[in-house]
Amino acid sequence: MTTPASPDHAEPWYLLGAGNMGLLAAHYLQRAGFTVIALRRDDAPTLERTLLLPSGGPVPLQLLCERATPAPTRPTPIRRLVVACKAPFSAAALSGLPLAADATVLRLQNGLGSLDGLLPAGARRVEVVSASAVKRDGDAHRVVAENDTWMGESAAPGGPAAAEPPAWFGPLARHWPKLHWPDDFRHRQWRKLVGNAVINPLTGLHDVANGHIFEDPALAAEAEQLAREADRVLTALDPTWPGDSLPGVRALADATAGNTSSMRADMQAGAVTEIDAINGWLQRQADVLGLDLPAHRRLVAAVKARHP
Ligand SMILES: NC(=O)C1=CN([C@@H]2O[C@H](COP(=O)(O)OP(=O)(O)OC[C@H]3O[C@@H](n4cnc5c(N)ncnc54)[C@H](OP(=O)(O)O)[C@@H]3O)[C@@H](O)[C@H]2O)C=CC1
Ligand SMILES: CC(C)(CO)C(=O)C(=O)O
Repeated sequence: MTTPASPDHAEPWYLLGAGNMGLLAAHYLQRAGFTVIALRRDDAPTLERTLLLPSGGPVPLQLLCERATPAPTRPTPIRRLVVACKAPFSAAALSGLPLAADATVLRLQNGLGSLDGLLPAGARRVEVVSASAVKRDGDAHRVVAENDTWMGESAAPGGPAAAEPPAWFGPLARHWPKLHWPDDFRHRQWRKLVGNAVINPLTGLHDVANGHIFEDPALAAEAEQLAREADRVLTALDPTWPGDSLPGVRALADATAGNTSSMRADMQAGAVTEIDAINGWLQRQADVLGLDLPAHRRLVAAVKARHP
């Protein structure tokens, strides 16, 4: 069932990255009555895909498409954009794209900072953290788990509380299961970041499933050091950070024990990884603070040595 159009629905959402997560977001946006237009690198007029939801049968998904053309050839600037390509492709994907000075951009990507310096100064950037999991299954995209998703705008540490949700959030949340706009968004985002910063590179480098980390004493010790270093940076950024990430990382590894992490999958495929947006973000914060993160530094170098 879709929601009838309202004035707020007149503005379409453009989608940059019509892959696993982008298509799931497109599906929820369409169900909420929004028009979604995929920005593609070819001239196909429409994109037809199938989503396999955990509950219910296959859902056919049809999106209008436009070529991601640079500013001079596009009549009107884009005012609403979902960015759901892998983090390292953000700059290439956004290059030359005409965004309105006050565009709203949903960043649906793991890690942090991948859109820094790429958006107009007046853009409203909404960060999306999702515990859902979607993977390619032949020609379809299988939603393995429809879990919580949090949206928010991270206020600077010590700064004002995060803003109220935009007008489109309410209608969307009625159609996007377990979608939240929490007050403590930044901490939620950081918890996911630390989980990814520990689990992803270790599982990628050792080519093991998530659950293996805490079954192997050497990997468990490395995980502990990585979590401790991450906590040191995050506490320096925000003294209200609880600073005890290891139990949460362990719970995430247990809850996803059989999973192949996204970084392991990328490394198996010989693809570029998201390490720069995950551990690299922590390292960049540490550099500014004058802290050293030897365990993260070693892992970033090791991942890049395998897949530069
Ligand atoms: N999958 C999941 O379960 C989850 C993923 N995430 C995060 O979501 C983000 C997306 O991941 P996921 O959906 O799995 O990735 P996918 O690889 O499935 O999708 C990424 C899409 O981006 C497209 N793309 C790449 N470059 C461009 C470009 N220049 N212009 C337009 N489109 C482009 C790719 O197109 P093409 O195929 O043509 O190359 C692809 O369709 C990542 O940051 C990931 O970490 C977060 C939570 C869960
Ligand atoms: C939570 C986790 C670690 C699940 O595999 C993930 O987000 C990823 O693989 O990128």
